[in-house]
This record gives sequence, structure tokens and C-alpha cells, in this order.
Amino acid sequence: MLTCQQLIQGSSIHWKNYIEHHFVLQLAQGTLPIINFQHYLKQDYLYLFHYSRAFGLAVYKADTFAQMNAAQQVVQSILEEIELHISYCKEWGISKEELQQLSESPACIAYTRYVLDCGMHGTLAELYAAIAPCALGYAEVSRMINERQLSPSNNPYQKWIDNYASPGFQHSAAQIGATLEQLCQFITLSQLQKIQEIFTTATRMEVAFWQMGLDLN
Ligand SMILES: Cc1ncc(CN)c(N)n1
Repeated sequence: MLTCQQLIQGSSIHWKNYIEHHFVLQLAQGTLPIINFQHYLKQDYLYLFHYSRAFGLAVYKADTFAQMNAAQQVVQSILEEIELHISYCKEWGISKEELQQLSESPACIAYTRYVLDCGMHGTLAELYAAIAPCALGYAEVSRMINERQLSPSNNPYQKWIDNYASPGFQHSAAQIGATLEQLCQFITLSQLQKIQEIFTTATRMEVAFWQMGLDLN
């Protein structure tokens, strides 16, 4: 079995809570109150800033030019991803400058600093284990919404769904998965256990991030 599939299976309860969170299901059906979506999306802008820093760290930790290039390409794809956030916020009359000055929610701080800490103190494989649930999860969420045909034709969140279902995002997520696979190729069992622990923790952080959107905290 591929390592990523193994890691998802090893965190299965949390993974299901992540992919099928109440926030996701309401967003998919277009019934999520706009105030919850706005809170989530604004915090996600801050999240993506720190998430990009994690790939900067991955460039620094790279052992090969190929690994450096892979990390640098993800930074590029995040710059495309935040265009979605900027365009939604523009519709709501919120400027980029205002976004940058927002106060970070505890869930955002906890998640992003955890990822960066894994990278600062751990191996490149450990950093990717902290990074991967973000990309693999959103790719799966958008596929799940489309496969189950959950989204009605007038869904105000269709642009969000389409963004994560797009070939560009799906490809970037697959590349992150492939890098993690490659980094885990020759690791020991105890290293794999550490990778699993990090992957599961990051998945729990994703659940907390959706919940933050619902709780408005
Ligand atoms: C919290 C979170 N997790 C994942 C993604 C997808 N890059 C995101 N934008 N935000």
C-alpha cells in the first residue's frame, strides 16, 4: 500500500471527521451561513501565508534540486490559491491590507505553528507529513462533493469547490503526496510511527480549523 494511503488509514477516524465535517457538508449544499464562510476564509488567508513559509522551509531542508523545485512549485500554486480568497474578500469589501492585519484565531496559530515546528525540528519527511493533510484533504473534499453531487446549481460557494476540484490544485496535491512517498521510501518503522503521529495531529488540526469556522472563534 502507498504510504499516503497508509497514513490516511492510520488516522481514519480523524480523517473522516475532516473530510465530512459539518462545515464541509453545509458548504457543499450551499446552506453554510455566509458569516461562517467569511470567518473561515479570512483566517484561511492567514493560514496560507504561514503554510507558504513551511514550503520555504522545505526549500531550505531539501537535499536535492528536485526537492527544492517541488517545494518552490507549491509556493507558486499557493499564490494562485490566495487569489480565490482575495476575490471573495473584494466582493465583501475587504482589502488585502485589511486581511493582513486580521488577528489570527487560536486554531490558525496552533495549526500553522505546529507545521512550522515540525519542519524546524524534524526531517524533511516530518515536515511533509505535517503539510500533506492540508493538500490531500482539500483535494479529496472537492472530489467527494462532486462525486456525491452535493452542490446545488445556485451554490454561493461553487467557486470555492471548483477551485479545489481544478486540475491545477489536484495536480499540486498529488505532487505533495508523491514527495512524501519518495521521502518515506527508506525510513525505519520507528520513523514511520513518528510520521503517522504528525500526519494524524495535522489532520486533527484541520478538523479544528473547520470547527473554528462554525464557532466563529
Ligand atoms: C486550513 C486549510 N487546509 C488546507 C487548505 C488547502 N490548501 C487550505 N486552504 N486551508
